[in-house]
Amino acid sequence: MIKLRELTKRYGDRTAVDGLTVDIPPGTVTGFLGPNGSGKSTTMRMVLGLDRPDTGTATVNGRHYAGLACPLREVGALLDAAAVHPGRSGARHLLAMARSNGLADTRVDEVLATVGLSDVAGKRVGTYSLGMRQRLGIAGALLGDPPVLLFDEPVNGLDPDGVRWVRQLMRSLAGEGRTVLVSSHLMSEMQLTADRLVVIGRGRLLADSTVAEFIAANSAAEVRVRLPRAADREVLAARLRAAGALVTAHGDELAVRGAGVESVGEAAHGSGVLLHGLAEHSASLEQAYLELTADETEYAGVH
Ligand SMILES: Nc1ncnc2c1ncn2[C@@H]1O[C@H](COP(=O)(O)OP(=O)(O)OP(=O)(O)O)[C@@H](O)[C@H]1O
Repeated sequence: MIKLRELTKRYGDRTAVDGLTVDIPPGTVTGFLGPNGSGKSTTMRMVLGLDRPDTGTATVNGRHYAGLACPLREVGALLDAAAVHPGRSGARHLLAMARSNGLADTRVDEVLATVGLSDVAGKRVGTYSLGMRQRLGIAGALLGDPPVLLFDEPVNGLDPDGVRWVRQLMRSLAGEGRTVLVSSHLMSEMQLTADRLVVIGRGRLLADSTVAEFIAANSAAEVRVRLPRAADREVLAARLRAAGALVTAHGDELAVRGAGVESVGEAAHGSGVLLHGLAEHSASLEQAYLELTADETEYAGVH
């Protein structure tokens, strides 16, 4: 369990994390989302004792990072996969980590096998691809077999096979009862990987819920109706608008908000129009996320 209480961090006059209070429970994958610069990495760094909060607390299993007797056994993290000496082999890098944390040397071969790097363990990290470095970073996080794991953008640079592998790893780590907090900008991937979401914007908590609750709360449900005849589309759209619905046209389809599938079907029947399709359309996590964070981005694009 990770507990944040009124966690706040300022850099000069910029507040990177602003009174964040949230629990990250065990046995689940929690997706940590937010626009660029919203404070995700700073939050993770404070959990790991790499940054000191100005006010508030971050604890891992009830204790501050600095108070953990053997930190790698309590919490593992992948923050920056590039932060490895390029002249060392993957195996030596992990061995140094294991020895300085009082962990058995045998863990090195175990985690190398887990992440699929056994064959290249003796090669210099400087020769590794981005994806191999990500795997090595994940191996480092797993080294102490910790109950709490933090991953900052773990699928960065991975090919689709690697992305799927990370997804399965996260799910199985949570399935073993561990606390898994993972940040990502890949919404479709988060929708597949995470059980819960913590969303922040400008350092503040915007949402803390299950993925399904988040989508339901942050996107309007839509009904899509397909009508092959343009005249029919106009008739139905006018009737639905008169009843207060919001209707937009996309090719031969109408997208209807503010009316359920039953009432759209009844309106179509009442208007005598020909339908080729009528369905409820649930929003994706990406749509819901974009709606929630529209006002929170530091560097919004011009549309
Ligand atoms: N060491 C630092 N010194 C000054 N400002 C910093 C420092 N670290 C972070 N910041 C600022 O704090 C804010 C939060 O940054 P942070 O890296 O935590 O965001 P993030 O959500 O992880 O972003 P991204 O998705 O781009 O990785 C940003 O405005 C950033 O510029």
